[in-house]
Amino acid sequence: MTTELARAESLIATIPDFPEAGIQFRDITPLFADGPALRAVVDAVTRPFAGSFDVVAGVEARGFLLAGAIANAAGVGLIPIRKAGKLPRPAASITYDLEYGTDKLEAAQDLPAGTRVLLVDDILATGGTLRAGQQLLEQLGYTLAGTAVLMELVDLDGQQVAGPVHTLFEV
Ligand SMILES: O=P(O)(O)OC[C@H]1O[C@H](OP(=O)(O)OP(=O)(O)O)[C@H](O)[C@@H]1O
Ligand SMILES: Nc1ncnc2[nH]cnc12
Repeated sequence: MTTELARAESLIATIPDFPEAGIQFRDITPLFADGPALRAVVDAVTRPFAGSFDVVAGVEARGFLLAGAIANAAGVGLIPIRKAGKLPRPAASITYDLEYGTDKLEAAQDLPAGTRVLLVDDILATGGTLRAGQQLLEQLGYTLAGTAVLMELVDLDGQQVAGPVHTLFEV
């Protein structure tokens, strides 16, 4: 790992008992606030998929931050995968389990079937969110170019649910 990536990793804070007792919350906001760290992680998340995707999809809300930065750096567009009830024209939806609770994701159909999509999010925990995102993209007829995150919580074994997921940092 480069020095810049190691520094970026060191900026992720661990907050005990948020949003509920027993959860060690990994807070990426200090990393996103740091320009060189953000650039380093955007480059490293994208590198294995260079040239193999037409568009980036990000999962609301934290996934939007990474997806927007990657899309801009790669010069491609962005598909927002949103929590239920936010999109005026949802074309696909799916309910899924989280490390804490359940949620529902939706996406619009703004691109043709067969479009190659790189799916990104900040954290891989149980894998439920990214699996749901993959299934949503499949419902829309898109081709999954790959799935990538900043950080994987390895004890939760999300790779079994949503793998293979390219991850920069493991904890
Ligand atoms: O692998 P999983 O167990 O599914 O968990 C990972 C998901 O949990 C968090 O999102 P959250 O739903 O808390 O929403 P947020 O991005 O709006 O904070 C995180 O940003 C991932 O999307
Ligand atoms: N422990 C955790 N920290 C931050 N985001 C998460 N999403 C799911 N689990 C999480």
